[in-house]
Amino acid sequence: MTLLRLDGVHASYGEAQVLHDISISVARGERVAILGRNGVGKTTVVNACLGIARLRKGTIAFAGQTASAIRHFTAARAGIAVVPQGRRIVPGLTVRENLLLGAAVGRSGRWSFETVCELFPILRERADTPGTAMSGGQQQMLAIGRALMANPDLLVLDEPSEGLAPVIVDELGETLVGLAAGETSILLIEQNFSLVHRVAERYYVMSKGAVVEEGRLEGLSRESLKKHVAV
Ligand SMILES: Nc1ncnc2c1ncn2[C@@H]1O[C@H](COP(=O)(O)OP(=O)(O)OP(=O)(O)O)[C@@H](O)[C@H]1O
Repeated sequence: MTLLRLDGVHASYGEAQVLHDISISVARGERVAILGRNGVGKTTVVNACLGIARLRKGTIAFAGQTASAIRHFTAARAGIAVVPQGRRIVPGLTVRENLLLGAAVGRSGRWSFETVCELFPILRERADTPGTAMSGGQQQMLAIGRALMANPDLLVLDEPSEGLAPVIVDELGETLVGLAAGETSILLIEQNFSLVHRVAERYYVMSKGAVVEEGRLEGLSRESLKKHVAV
């Protein structure tokens, strides 16, 4: 069953149109990647879903609701949680407090402080230290844990591998595959081919605000991507 569907989406910031006729879907429990170089509009796909970029044409539907009903402040309540680029750990708050922010939306499900700490034990060990005092990899776990605390149906990750050592990226890949096995759909925005390869079942490649290639991961080679993505 389709969870998220964008059909013929044109989206803009003010007068500047960024997305041109984008059609993308994510099924329940599916792991989908959006690839493409810097500035091609990957984050804007998410921003269009959240009502941050303006939908000029086309439709966006999530779990049977049209996008006009989903706005930034209600997306988490509708079941979309975003792990933003750069992680955005809130300075001055402890690890525990950062996690609890994610739960503020009030959706129930399998994720709580306890279950998130079972997934990422370091978050329990560091629960009372400032979130921003942790390493990059640990902050990424915190950002993912915070998003899970909202018990989302769709977890969107915007360049989660940025700044992480390859071994940490491999661990992250395993975690994300495990989450989808638990029925959380994954939309992974990435330039790191090896993470995409490990996690995604289907992919879309974007260039200049449009989808220029799509398919199943088995059909995606490093060579075919070189012209669109940093590998
Ligand atoms: N809030 C905004 N207001 C105006 N223009 C924006 C805004 N956010 C992004 N843009 C512009 O939209 C275009 C697409 O940006 P977007 O962030 O979606 O790309 P991206 O593929 O996610 O790249 P990156 O990996 O660098 O984040 C860029 O030209 C960018 O400058």
